[in-house]
Amino acid sequence: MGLLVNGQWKDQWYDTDSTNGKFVRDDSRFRHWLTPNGEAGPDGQQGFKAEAGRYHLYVSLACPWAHRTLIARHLKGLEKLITVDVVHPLMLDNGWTLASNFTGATGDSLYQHDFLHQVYTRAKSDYSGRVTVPVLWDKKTHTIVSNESADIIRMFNDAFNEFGATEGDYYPKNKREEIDQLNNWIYDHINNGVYKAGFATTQDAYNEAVMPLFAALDKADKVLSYQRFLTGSDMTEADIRLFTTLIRFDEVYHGHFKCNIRRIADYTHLFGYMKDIYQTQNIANTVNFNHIKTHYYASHKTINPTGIIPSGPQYNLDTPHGRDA
Ligand SMILES: N[C@@H](CCC(=O)N[C@@H](CS)C(=O)NCC(=O)O)C(=O)O
Repeated sequence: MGLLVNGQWKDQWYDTDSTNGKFVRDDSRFRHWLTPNGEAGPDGQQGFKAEAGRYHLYVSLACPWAHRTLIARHLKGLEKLITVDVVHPLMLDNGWTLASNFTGATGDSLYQHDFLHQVYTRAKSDYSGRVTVPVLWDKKTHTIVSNESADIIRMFNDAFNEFGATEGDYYPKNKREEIDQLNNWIYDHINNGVYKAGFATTQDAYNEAVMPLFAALDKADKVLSYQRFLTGSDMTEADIRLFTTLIRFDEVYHGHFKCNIRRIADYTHLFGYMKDIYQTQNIANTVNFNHIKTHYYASHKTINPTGIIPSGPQYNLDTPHGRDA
């Protein structure tokens, strides 16, 4: 675990000393937009033009943020248009590595780099900041378009519609306000909430994160007791974003991140909802529990010094979810 400082790799764990033991996530630094014709994106700057085969994703199958982009790529049928490399699940002294000696890890098919930080310095030689996945890469200009999953899934939603992307709008105009509100709330309390609990280094910081996390899960369970998805009968990006945390919850957050007041399996509606999404259009194929468990339990040595990976839980996520009723 480390970061780049003026293009130089520095091995260091998250600094929680200056924040009273609280984990504070850095903002993503590359926030450009991929648009149908290269017109400006929401940031107001010149966009990158959507083209078949031009863009590439670097992902970790363990990472909930990167997982969102794989689901969006899959649901929109962009597999033929956007290539993917998968990092090794262990993130140790050199950060994410592009080694292929683990099932499902691919190495770097573009530049044969050993480490993801080399991809960042290829884009910006004096880059300072964290080296995170996902990365949306432009093979034509050899640079990073974006390293922010929330933006990437939105680009995938509509940038490639003229290139034969699968129909489906996960950010429909009439629901944008509602989705934005849900996203903010889910990000703060749930997606990032598990990290705030898990990476806390004081009891107070942990308590401050874990209570709102479970209050938010309770609330989501209630909402899902009367409708199939968060905004009604159709899946939107808010559901994709919640799903990638839920699917990791009982496997890693419950034990490793000490989020153990309840399991997702204890929630009637959330558990069925999670299975519903898992079973939708082969989303199950984007879920890799081996990468997920190996990454968290064996990379975070400050939390789990032995690196032992627990064997449970052993759920069958293919059983009927009953949500269509
Ligand atoms: N805001 C980013 C967060 C991405 C992120 O934090 N990814 C984690 C993996 S789950 C990472 O690469 N962490 C490495 C680090 O923080 O050094 C996004 O949603 O894309």
